[in-house]
Amino acid sequence: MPHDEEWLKEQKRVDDTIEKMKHEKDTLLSKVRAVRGEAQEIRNTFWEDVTVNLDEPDDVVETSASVRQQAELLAERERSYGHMEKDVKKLDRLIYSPYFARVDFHEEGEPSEPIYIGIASYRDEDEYLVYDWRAPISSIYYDGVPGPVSYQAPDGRREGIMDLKRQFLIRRGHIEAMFDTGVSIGDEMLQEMLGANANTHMKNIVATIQKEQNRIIRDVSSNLLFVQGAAGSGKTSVALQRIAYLLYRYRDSLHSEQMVLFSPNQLFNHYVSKVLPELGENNMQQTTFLEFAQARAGKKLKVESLLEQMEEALEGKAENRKEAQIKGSLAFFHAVRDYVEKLLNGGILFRDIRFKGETIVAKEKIAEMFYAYDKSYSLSNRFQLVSKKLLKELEQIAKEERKKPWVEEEMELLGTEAFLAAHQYAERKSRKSNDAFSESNYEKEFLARKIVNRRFSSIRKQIKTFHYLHIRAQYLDFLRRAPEFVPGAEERLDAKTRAAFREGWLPYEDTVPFLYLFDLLTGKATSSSIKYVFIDEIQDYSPVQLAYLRYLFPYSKFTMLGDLNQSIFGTSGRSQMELIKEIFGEEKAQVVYLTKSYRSTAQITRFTKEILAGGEKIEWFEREGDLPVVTVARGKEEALAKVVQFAKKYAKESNTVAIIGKSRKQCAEAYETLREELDLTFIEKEYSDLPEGIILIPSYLAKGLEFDSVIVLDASASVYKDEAERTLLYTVGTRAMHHLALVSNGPVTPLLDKVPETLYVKK
Ligand SMILES: Nc1ncnc2c1ncn2[C@@H]1O[C@H](COP(=O)(O)OP(=O)(O)OP(=O)(O)O)[C@@H](O)[C@H]1O
Repeated sequence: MPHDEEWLKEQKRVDDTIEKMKHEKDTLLSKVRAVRGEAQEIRNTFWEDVTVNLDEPDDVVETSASVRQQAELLAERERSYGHMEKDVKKLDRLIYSPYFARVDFHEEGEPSEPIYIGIASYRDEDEYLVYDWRAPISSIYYDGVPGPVSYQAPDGRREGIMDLKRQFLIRRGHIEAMFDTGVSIGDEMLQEMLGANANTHMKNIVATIQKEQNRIIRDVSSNLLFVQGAAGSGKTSVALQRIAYLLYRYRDSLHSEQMVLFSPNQLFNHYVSKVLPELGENNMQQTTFLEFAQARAGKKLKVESLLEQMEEALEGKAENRKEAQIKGSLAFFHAVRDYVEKLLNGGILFRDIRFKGETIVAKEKIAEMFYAYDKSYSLSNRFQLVSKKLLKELEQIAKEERKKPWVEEEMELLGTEAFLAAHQYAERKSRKSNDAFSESNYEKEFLARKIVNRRFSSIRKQIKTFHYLHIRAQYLDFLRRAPEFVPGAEERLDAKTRAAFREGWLPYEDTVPFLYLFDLLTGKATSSSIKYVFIDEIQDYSPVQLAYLRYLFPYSKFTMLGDLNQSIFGTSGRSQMELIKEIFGEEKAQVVYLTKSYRSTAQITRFTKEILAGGEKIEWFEREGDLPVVTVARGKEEALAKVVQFAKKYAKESNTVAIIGKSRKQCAEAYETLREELDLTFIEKEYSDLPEGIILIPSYLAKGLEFDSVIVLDASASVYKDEAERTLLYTVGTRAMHHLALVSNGPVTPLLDKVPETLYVKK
C-alpha cells in the first residue's frame, strides 16, 4: 500500500526516535560492561583490599569494618548495573515499538504540541520524545476525543484542546497501521488487537484501554473498588494495568511486594505472569487462597482445595453442601468470635509438651499457667506470656536432660568437628580457671549442651508457634457446640471435619474458621506491609473468606473483580455486593460495572449472553466471526468423533484449542479415546504450564483463561442439568475468542432452551 505524506513523516519520526534510543542503548551497554568489570574486579581482589587482623578485639572491629566497606562497594556497583540493565531492557522494548499513540494538545493561547505515548517514557535531553502511558497527560488519550479535554496534573486540573488523536501499530520499528480517531479509542486498533490469535500468556492492553477501564485503572481515591464485569470485559487486564499504574504513580513509596493478587489457581498465575514484566514492572506477590491457607495451616494438615471440592460437587457427591454453606456464612465467622469469648475463663484445650515419648510439661500444668494470668489480659497476650514462661522452663528441663544416659550415647556418634570445638572450648575454660583436670568435664558439658539444644530446638519452635494449643480439638469443640453459637445450625457440625482430621486434611469449608480461631486465640498474623490487595474471581469467595481477608489486611486498599454470572456454585440469594459493603464498610467504596465483552466475537457473546437467565446487560464488541455450532450425537463414540472433528478443524487456524469438560473425571474418561486421534495435552492439575495446540481441561481450571477455539466436551442434558450449572456453562462458553462448538451426547442441555435458534447453527 502506498503511504501518504503523513505516514512517511511519522515513519521518519519513528526512525529518528529509534536511532536515538539505539545510541543511548550503546552508551548504556558500554557503561554496564565497565561497571560489571569493576564489580568483578572488586570480587577478585576482595580479600586483598581487606585488612584482616584478628589478634586483638580492636583489630577484629577494624577488620569487620573493612569487610563491610568492601561489601558495600560491591553492592553499590551491582545495584548500579542492575539499574542499567533494566534500562537497557526498557530501551529494547521501545526500539521494537516506541509508541502506540499520538495526541496533539494545546492550552489556550499556546501552540499545539504532539504527545507520543508508549509503554515507557523516553527523554532526549529536555524533551520527552515518548510519554509513559501512565503519565498524567496520557490520560487524555484514554478519556477524550478531539475537542476540549482536561487531565489531572500534579499541580491541579489542566484544561485544553485535543487537536488530533492518532494510533499506531508499530512492530520492529515499522508502522504497520495508523488510524486517526474521532469518537473514542479507535475500533480499528481494537479490532486488530482482538482479532489476533490467543497466546499462552496474557497480553497487556495499554494501547487500547477503554474509557471505562481507564477509570478503574487510575482510581486512587477508593479504599474498596468493586468491579462487576461481564465475561471478557477486561477485569483481569484492568487489575494488572492498575497495578502497573499504581507502581508508577507512587513509585517513590510503593513496591511490588506491597501488593498481592489473589487469583483462582496456579495455572492462572502462570497465565498472567508476563503482563507486568512486559510493562517494565516487577510482578506483585501472587497467591491463591489455597496456597495462602496452606502456608498458615502448616505441613501436617493438607488443606482441601476449591478445585477438589468442585470436583466432588460436579460429580454429584455434594451431600455436605448445606453444611458448607453454614460454615461459609458471615454468621459463622462471628460465631467463632463469640465462642472465643467464652474461653476467657476456661475451656482452652492444651496438649502435653513431649520429648522422646515422654511428657515434659503436662497440659494441665499449661492450663494452670494460662488461666493464672489476670482475666483482664487478652487471650493472645496470655499465649505470649505462657510461651515465654515455657521457654524458660524448657531451659531448666534441658539442664536436667543433659545428665541423662541417652546424651552420652549420642556423644559417641558425634563427628570430629564437634569434638574439636569441644576441645577448644574446654581448653579455654580450664586455662581461665587454671584447672587442667576438669578439661574433660568441660568437654562433656559442651557436647551435652550441644546435643540437647539440637534436640530441643524443634520443641522451642513448637512453643513459639503455640503447638501446645490443641487447635484441632478446640475447633472440633466449637463445631460440636455449633447450635449454641451459630444461628440456623440445629445440629453439631463436627462429623465430617473430625473424620478429615483423622486422615490429616482440612476440608475447604473449615479452612477459614479454623485459621480464624487460631488467630483469635494466639494473636493474629496480619500483614501491615501489604498496601493493596487485589482479588480476582471474587464471586467464588464465601462471606467467611471475605471477612477473614478484611481481618488479615486491616490497613490495605482492596480491588475486587468478579462476575456473579460465573459463580462456580451458581448465584446465591444475597447480593455479594451488599455483603462486601457490610464487611468492608461503605465509606470510600466504589462499584464499577463493565458491560462490554471484548474477548469473543459478536456471535459468541450474543449466544453466551442468552445462556444466562436474567437478560443481563452484556454488550458485545463488533467483531465478526462464525456462529457457534451445536451438534447432537447419538452415543458416546459419535460424540467423541465430533469433538475430534472440530478440534482438527479449529487447530488449523488457532494457536490454542480447548476441549472443556465439566469435571476432571469427565475429561479423564474422554482422554482415553481422544488421545488416540489427537495430539493433545490433558491439563489435570493447576500446577501445569499452558501449552499451545489442543488441550483438554476441566471447567474450573479454565477459569479466567481464554482460547482461540473452545469445544464443550459434552453439553447434554445429563451433564448440564440444573440451574446451578447455568453459570458454569456460561463460564465455559465465554472462554472462546473466535470459535465455539458444543457437542452433546444425546439431548442438548435445557439451559440452551431460551437461546434463539438464529444465534447458532445446529448440525
Ligand atoms: N481495552 C482492551 N484492549 C484490548 N484488549 C482487551 C481490552 N480489554 C479486554 N481485552 C481483551 O479481552 C480479553 C478478556 O480480558 P480479561 O481476561 O481481562 O477479561 P475478564 O473480564 O477478566 O474475563 P473473565 O471474567 O471472562 O475471565 C483479553 O484477551 C484481553 O486482552
